[in-house]
Amino acid sequence: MSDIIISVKDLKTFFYTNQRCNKAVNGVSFDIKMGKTICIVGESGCGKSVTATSIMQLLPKLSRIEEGEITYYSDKGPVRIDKLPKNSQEMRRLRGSEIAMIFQDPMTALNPVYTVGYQITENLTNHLKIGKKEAKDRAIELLKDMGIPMPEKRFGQYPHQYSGGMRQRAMIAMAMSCNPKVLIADEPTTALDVTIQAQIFELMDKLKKEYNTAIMMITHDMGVVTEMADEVQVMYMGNIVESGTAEEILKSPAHPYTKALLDAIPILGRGKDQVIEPIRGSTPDPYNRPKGCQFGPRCDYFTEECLNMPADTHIDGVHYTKCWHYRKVLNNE
Ligand SMILES: Nc1ncnc2c1ncn2[C@@H]1O[C@H](COP(=O)(O)OP(=O)(O)OP(=O)(O)O)[C@@H](O)[C@H]1O
Repeated sequence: MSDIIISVKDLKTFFYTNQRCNKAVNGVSFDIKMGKTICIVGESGCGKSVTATSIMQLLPKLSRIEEGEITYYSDKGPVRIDKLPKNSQEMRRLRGSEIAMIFQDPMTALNPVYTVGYQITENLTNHLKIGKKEAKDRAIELLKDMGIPMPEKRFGQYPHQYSGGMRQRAMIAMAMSCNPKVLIADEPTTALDVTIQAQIFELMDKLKKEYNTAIMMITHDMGVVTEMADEVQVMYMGNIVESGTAEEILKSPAHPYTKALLDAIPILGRGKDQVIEPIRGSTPDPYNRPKGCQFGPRCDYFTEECLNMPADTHIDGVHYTKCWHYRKVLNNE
């Protein structure tokens, strides 16, 4: 049996505002696998969140899935998520119990006027056929599993009585309450300090190992990729420009953008002489895109050839890139 739980094929999700079209996600394909973490990495505005909200059918107003397929492989057979109306019973069931999402701001998921315990038990009784008492016991167990001290006391507290890191854990507890097969995490630790961030990563790693949960992690930070990823998709202006295993991407980046992202952070093992360089320029206006390779205007390898969009090139294993000059990039020329 295949370990693929969600397959995204040539997804195009566009925004329509003021009679203009923003091709926020413009032909993205990848697979999310059981027991693995796939990281989608790229700068702000590249389309990471829109990819995630397309999968969840939680797209903002004025946007829609224009083309492509999102298939969820449920126990009962494949489900075409892109064909399900966002408020359909089936989509709501999938969202709560099989595919869960956590956000940078836990208050997106937690309601300030109810206790954390109430919210988790509601989620449990709504999605699983269990009674109130069993749901309460399970909620306390979940809070405990997420490393929240004094879970019985915390159960009766409101989100504002939790610290930032604890709120993040409570949100993960809620997301994990129905044992989802897939956890989509959109920058879940950006607002937290590094110690808490490390604890949350450890927790997510535990979920992956113990429950075989598939994790899709969205981040702008290559440091997070080095910590968490089994597989990586590097995204720029709505496209995947490079993909591969974490080892392939981190050790042998083949796209100048990946290389630039890596050069912008200190990486353990890359030597103390590593020069940290921010990526020059900024992402182009989505309504006024450059011709050909979208990274062209910011790229040190730019030539005339780059005015044509490069094809997806296979490098090795599952490593692919879209760059005319990938050999030079690989050889660090
Ligand atoms: N609600 C919205 N209305 C209009 N355009 C939007 C909306 N949300 C996102 N977009 C546009 O879609 C594109 C992709 O945005 P998206 O939020 O997916 O990027 P991102 O990579 O997740 O960045 P960030 O980390 O800042 O959230 C951007 O051009 C953005 O301006």
